[in-house]
Amino acid sequence: MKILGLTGSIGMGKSTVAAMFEEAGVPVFDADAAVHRLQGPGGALVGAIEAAFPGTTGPEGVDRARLGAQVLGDAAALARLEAIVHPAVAEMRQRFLADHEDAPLVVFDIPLLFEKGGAAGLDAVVVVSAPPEVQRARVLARPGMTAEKFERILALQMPDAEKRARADSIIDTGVPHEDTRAQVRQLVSCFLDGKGR
Ligand SMILES: CC(C)(COP(=O)(O)OP(=O)(O)OC[C@H]1O[C@@H](n2cnc3c(N)ncnc32)[C@H](O)[C@@H]1O)[C@@H](O)C(=O)NCCC(=O)NCCS
Ligand SMILES: Nc1ncnc2c1ncn2[C@@H]1O[C@H](COP(=O)(O)OP(=O)(O)OP(=O)(O)O)[C@@H](O)[C@H]1O
Repeated sequence: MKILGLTGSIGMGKSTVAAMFEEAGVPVFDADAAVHRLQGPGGALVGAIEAAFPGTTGPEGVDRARLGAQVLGDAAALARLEAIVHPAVAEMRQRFLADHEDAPLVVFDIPLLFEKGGAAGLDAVVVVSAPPEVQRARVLARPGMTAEKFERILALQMPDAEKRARADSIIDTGVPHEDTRAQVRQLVSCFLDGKGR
């Protein structure tokens, strides 16, 4: 089995491209969705997060806005949260691999792959990318987003140029959907033919 890591900065089209891999028959592990489940109502991490960050959970599980306000500007607090979250995500990833042991190719969709050193064990890393003005327009069009919030999130992420430089493959999302889909299909057949790394 080959494992592709899929990553990219905010608004670059990672979720859209992940769906295109699924359409092409490639199982996708969505790290963000795994975190949401673990933190959601009845989620396995709610108790541990309440113990470490009192007042940040309730009947709906973790209140991410509250938890985010406590940890996103505080490196030590974020590290404590990651120590709770990351091992649980790793376990879900192992379960995903076991569930798809016969698949020739799978994708790990990992938003902070480079930032958090998630490249170990991957056969290749695919970065989704679009011109900065396209990224900005997409993100600012989202409800509740402001220019200030966008800048703050960008500052937490590795610059797109650096991600591109480290990528094994780049998928361009600054083009019509059909063109991006064709790039995904080509990458999949390349890896299935064994010509990919
Ligand atoms: C802090 C939390 C509660 C904030 O949730 P919320 O829904 O409000 O925001 P969201 O998840 O969209 O994150 C907003 C931005 O914060 C940054 N961010 C989030 N987690 C991290 C992190 N561990 N390190 C650095 N930046 C981070 C990202 O750049 C992201 O774009 C949530 O992100 C969380 O539980 N993070 C810890 C788990 C984690 O490491 N997840 C990321 C990889 S699996
Ligand atoms: N060729 C393309 N490929 C991918 N997305 C495109 C393309 N053209 C336009 N878009 C649009 O750009 C947006 C990208 O959003 P998407 O949620 O996929 O990004 P993301 O990188 O997962 O975002 P985030 O990291 O902020 O969650 C979507 O609205 C999508 O329709």
